[in-house]
Amino acid sequence: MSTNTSTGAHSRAVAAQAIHAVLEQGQSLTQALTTYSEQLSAEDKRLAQAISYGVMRYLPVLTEKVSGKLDKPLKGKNQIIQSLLLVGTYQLFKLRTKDHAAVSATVEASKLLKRKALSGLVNGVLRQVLREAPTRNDDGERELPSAEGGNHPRWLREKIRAAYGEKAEAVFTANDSQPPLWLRANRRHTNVTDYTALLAENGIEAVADSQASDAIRLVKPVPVTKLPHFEAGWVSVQDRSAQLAADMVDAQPEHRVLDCCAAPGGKTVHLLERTEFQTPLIAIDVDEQRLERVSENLYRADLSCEVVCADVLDLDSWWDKQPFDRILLDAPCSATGVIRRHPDIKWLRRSSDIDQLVELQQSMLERLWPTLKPGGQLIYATCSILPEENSEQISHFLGQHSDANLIAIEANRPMLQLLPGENDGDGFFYAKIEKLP
Ligand SMILES: C[S@@+](CC[C@H](N)C(=O)[O-])C[C@H]1O[C@@H](n2cnc3c(N)ncnc32)[C@H](O)[C@@H]1O
Repeated sequence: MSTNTSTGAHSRAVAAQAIHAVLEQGQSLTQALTTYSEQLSAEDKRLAQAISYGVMRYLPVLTEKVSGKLDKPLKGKNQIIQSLLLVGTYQLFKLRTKDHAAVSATVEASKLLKRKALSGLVNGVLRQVLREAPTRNDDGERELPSAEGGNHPRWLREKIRAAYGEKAEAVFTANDSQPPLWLRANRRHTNVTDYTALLAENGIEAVADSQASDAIRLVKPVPVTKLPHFEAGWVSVQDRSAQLAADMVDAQPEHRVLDCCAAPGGKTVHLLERTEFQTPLIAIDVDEQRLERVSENLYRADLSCEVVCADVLDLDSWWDKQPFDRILLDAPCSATGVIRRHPDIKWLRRSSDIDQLVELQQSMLERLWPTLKPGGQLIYATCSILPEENSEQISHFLGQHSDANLIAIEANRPMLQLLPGENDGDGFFYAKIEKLP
């Protein structure tokens, strides 16, 4: 879409298209934004992204506000206007754009979406939203009340409440908030202390994490192009909770290491940055397209390993019968720990997906166990916060394998379940299982 007439209308039209693709076609928001924002300027892209992520965070309350003002639901080709109204309503609450400019950019967007006949409706609904809206606070935003039942689908809300009781509210709040930007310092070029100082010299305020040994949090996010030596691989973007994987694996140069379910390669590259392996690390994933990202990430960091496209369950297709000292199984999961980064997950996942994921994770654990050397360690990780994928999965596995021994991660936490927002990180789970000789 051309940006020649840009008044922000193009960003709003793209945001509406992306939201429509998530809600009506089940696409991920990242994928939809990539498709629709190809021709936007970098600035318009950022705006489309900020708006569409915001709409995904607050979908129920925005839907309540919009639907109450329509005589009848918008159907068929006009459904895209429902998404545009969500965009318009979100910006009136959460963006600092002047109200009249925001309304007129959204009306303009309805024309770009070839729904000129509905531009009057868009104008009317947004003006009504505005009349009922509270005044802006000191930050220039308007308070968005919680929808009845909050901003999560019911099944997920109930699962989180059942698992975490009174801590559940903090999880919901963290999921609704914008996450910080975390960097991982590449030990081959720098370290946390030196790079934090380098950032300060460049006017970027940052703090080191107390636990994840290579993690740096930016006090305010900046585009990666502003980060010193980013292109040369001095740092990568990766949440601090995900960075703990390399600490858990604790690989030594002589170890034969399997990074299982490796794409897009964040943890693969981290493992390679820290250790020069005598035998190449093997990174496996079933998704060929996602594996291209592994290769890109390796290239930027100027590192290499054996990248294999295979279904991990099909051992005969990839395993040469040489056992591993370390296996990192970063299993496919509900991703319920990273909702603050991918709020579309809330609307894409179904309750029924969870049972299927639990089954797949269990099969992966079972298939991989014989490939681990006696005395070796398997690190099971997910970015889920649901016990059935995590502690219950591991307890079940331990119950089935007398040669499996859980190594406690911390004195009082045999398995590590991090909740979103804990230490400013994503929700993540780790368990370390040793194979008894
Ligand atoms: C949580 S992501 C991995 C993230 C990655 N470890 C990182 O740090 O960048 C899970 C991955 O599992 C892969 N996957 C799912 N089923 C698989 C299978 N049967 N065999 C191999 N990989 C699989 C997916 O393609 C996806 O890339």
